[in-house]
Amino acid sequence: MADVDASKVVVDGSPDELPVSTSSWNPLRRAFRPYVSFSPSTVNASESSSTIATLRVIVKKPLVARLTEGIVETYQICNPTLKYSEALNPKHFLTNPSTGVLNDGYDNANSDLILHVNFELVNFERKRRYTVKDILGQGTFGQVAKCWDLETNCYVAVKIIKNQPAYYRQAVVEVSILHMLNQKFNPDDKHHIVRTLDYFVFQRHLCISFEMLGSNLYELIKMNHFKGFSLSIVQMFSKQILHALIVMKDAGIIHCDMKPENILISTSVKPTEIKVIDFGSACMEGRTVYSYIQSRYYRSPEVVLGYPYTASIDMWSFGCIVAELFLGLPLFPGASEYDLLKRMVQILGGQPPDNLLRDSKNTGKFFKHVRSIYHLEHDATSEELISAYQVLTEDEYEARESKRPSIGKNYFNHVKLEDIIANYPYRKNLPEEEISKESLTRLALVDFLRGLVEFDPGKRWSPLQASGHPFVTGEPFRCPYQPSHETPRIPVIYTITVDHNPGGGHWLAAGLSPQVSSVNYYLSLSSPHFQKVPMSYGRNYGSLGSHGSYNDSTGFVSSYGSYSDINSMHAYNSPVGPCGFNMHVHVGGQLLGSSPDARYRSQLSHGTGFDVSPFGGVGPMSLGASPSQFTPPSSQMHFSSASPGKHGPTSPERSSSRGILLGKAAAIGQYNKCWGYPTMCMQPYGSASERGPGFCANGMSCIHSDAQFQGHGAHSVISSSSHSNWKQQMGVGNGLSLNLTSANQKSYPAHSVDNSRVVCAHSLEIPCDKPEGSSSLPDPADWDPNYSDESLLQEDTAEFNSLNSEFTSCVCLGEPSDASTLTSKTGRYGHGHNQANPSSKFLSSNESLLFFASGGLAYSLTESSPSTSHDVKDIINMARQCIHVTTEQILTHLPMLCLAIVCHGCI
Ligand SMILES: Nc1ncnc2c1ncn2[C@@H]1O[C@H](COP(=O)(O)OP(=O)(O)OP(=O)(O)O)[C@@H](O)[C@H]1O
Repeated sequence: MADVDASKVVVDGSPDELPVSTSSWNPLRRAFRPYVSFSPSTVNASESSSTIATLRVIVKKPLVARLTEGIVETYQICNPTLKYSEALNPKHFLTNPSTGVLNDGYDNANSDLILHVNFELVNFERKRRYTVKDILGQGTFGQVAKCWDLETNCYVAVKIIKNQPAYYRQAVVEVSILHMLNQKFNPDDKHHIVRTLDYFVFQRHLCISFEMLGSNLYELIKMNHFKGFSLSIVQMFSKQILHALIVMKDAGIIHCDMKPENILISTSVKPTEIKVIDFGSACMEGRTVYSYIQSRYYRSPEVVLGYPYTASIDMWSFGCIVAELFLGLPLFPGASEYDLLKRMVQILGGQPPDNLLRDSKNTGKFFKHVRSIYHLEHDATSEELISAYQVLTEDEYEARESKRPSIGKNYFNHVKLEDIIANYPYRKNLPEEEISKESLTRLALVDFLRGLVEFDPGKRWSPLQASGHPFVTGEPFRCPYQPSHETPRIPVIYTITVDHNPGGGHWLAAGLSPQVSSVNYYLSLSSPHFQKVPMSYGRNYGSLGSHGSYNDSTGFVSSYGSYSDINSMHAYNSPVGPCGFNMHVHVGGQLLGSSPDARYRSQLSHGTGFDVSPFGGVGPMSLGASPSQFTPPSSQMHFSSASPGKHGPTSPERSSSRGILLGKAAAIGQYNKCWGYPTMCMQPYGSASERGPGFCANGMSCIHSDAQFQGHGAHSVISSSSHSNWKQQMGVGNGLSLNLTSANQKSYPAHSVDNSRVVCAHSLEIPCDKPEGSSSLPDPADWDPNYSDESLLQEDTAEFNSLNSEFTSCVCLGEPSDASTLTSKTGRYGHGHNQANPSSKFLSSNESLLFFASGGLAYSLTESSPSTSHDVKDIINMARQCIHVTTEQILTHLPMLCLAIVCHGCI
């Protein structure tokens, strides 16, 4: 903001009164005037009042602005022949490094588009130009640039995604999720979620334009010298974040990266508003894939422990954010996951419940057994269940993991949450009565936090429950808050599926034009990574016909079909546009045929092209294929193992062959998400015409349908929608009958830690002189907000490989589904791969799968555009681009590529 120099006033006089210089230099009359001094004491009253009436304030601009504004005009006055052109200026690079090494020199070595001031980003489809002015942030997925939108004459923030398939795909998911949130759930922009304005591909980079926002909450805390905000501000921000969380929960979206850095102040509105940004890690509830998510300080215990997670992980992060807003420091600044867990246990008292620990993948990394996990013991005095688990000591951890865990500093002078909050210093000079008032609000805050940073995700409050807390509503806090019971419901009411399938899918489905609903544009040729495929490929997904939408050969206008079954209406936006990405919005009911997590799908479906893809655009298609094959939503909570064929993936029989993993998988598919792979599941039950040519038409899936089901199940291991349900179902698959749901199981008090909730009687101590956290003010360099970045796109390898091997097995045309054969086949590609050694001859199974898939894609491209006369070399190159393999690897896997081509040719 320009500062006002109130001391510098001039008397507004008529120019005529000003002396005219008689020298050769003739200054501008209004710019230069003689100084007229005046002093109130030296002028009489009437003079003074008339003078004051003509006083005006000079707004002093920054010096640089004053010296340079209009300098071109000034120079041109000096030298009328001067022809200034901005284009001739040396480039002021904004991207670092700025050496172009990739993408014909457009990208640097990190696959970031090299930006400089006044660089133009262009949406050619909509003829919209954005002039880059500055860099706002650099993140995992690319850069965010401050741009001038030449159409609206406003600044916007454009996120320019790295030119790499994995990032690209994930960004597509981000666009689709934001689109859904904006359009369906937040059309009036009242729920504190950032708005997308445009998206397009420029120089092989997906660009997403957002409304321009201001500083993030971390920056605000930092500006405040890591001192917390007043409780009224914390309350205001909490309320707004909860708004966003309620909407996300309703939409079935898990943000997966809630942290102060991802909450920005909106500069355009008064009073101050905040908005949640960065849906780059978000996923659909019930279709979680990644196990390594959330930034460390805000990571929930179930994610650390590797337990199936739900939207309640965002509530944990939210609790951490609220505490940090008040304290100015992160509540759990764990330097490692071990440190993080230790801090949680110490600060909160207690530990995750045994049922969670029993079924988490990483429990053994952090906990040891101290008694039998199957013989539950009660504490003699408290009647509470005694936990069978105990956190490892640092030495024990080191012994197990062969490395000492990193342990961070302690910033608080107290250990327990109640004490940390109560003893946080009060603002100086606060009157006594204000202190006692605030102490009550602090009690409310502790109670609020207790409901959020609750170890048991089943007991953790939902956003709606939390929003009724007196801390948020401002009602007087009298006793621990008991939220009203929330009816368990289908987690995904509105659902999108994101199909990245060039063969059958299409770009951003009908209406996926952010906030330009009337302009139904699509991104033709907009996917640099997934090439355009003619509409005719849609026929591969025969059931689409049922929606009556894919028949539209012109395709560029949104057609809207609907499908209804007994209990629900599945509105279905048919995809339009020719390439790779569908968004299907299912309103009012669960998407039974939904495909798995989009990110997972995206890993595998690209270019599969031969319709055995368990992912490729099949979820919604399955709905159209044969409605009768779907469990009506009313049966959502139950698995009918009695109809294994109909409910294929849920069959315990199928799953048992895979052991516990699949047992869980089968069971937790309570919402039948596995039906997202209907090519296999449904094949035996629909006629060829019903299924359409894309459905098992090649027969290969029939041979290995069991394996397919298992593969789906394996995937679903991590798509549990609620751990309690998952628990319940687990017995189905593994033969254990562990009837321990979070609802009926108490949490266990940790050894020697008090797990009691705060009660009103809790007395607040008067602040100590030494502020909490002042013992050693944290160095922001200690912060590691981007902890999850490096691994954000890592899949849960166990599930991925399991699915992968199943998938690979399914493309073994005509071969028996003998497990050993399959193992040896997939095993071959599973060994020897070393990412650090690109010259490695072998591909990992993931890569070989992609390689295989890309072969199919390449072939379909060749077929679809014969005029471009691709030869085998092109195909190999295309396949190669898909996974960046070396020539040696290609040669090693050439037979596989050929097989892919043959497979595709068979369809
Ligand atoms: N709409 C916006 N307005 C202003 N600044 C923004 C906006 N969106 C993002 N930014 C800035 O860009 C940074 C990176 O954005 P974003 O978090 O979406 O990208 P990312 O690659 O996912 O980052 P990260 O790796 O930190 O998760 C943000 O921290 C913020 O400073």
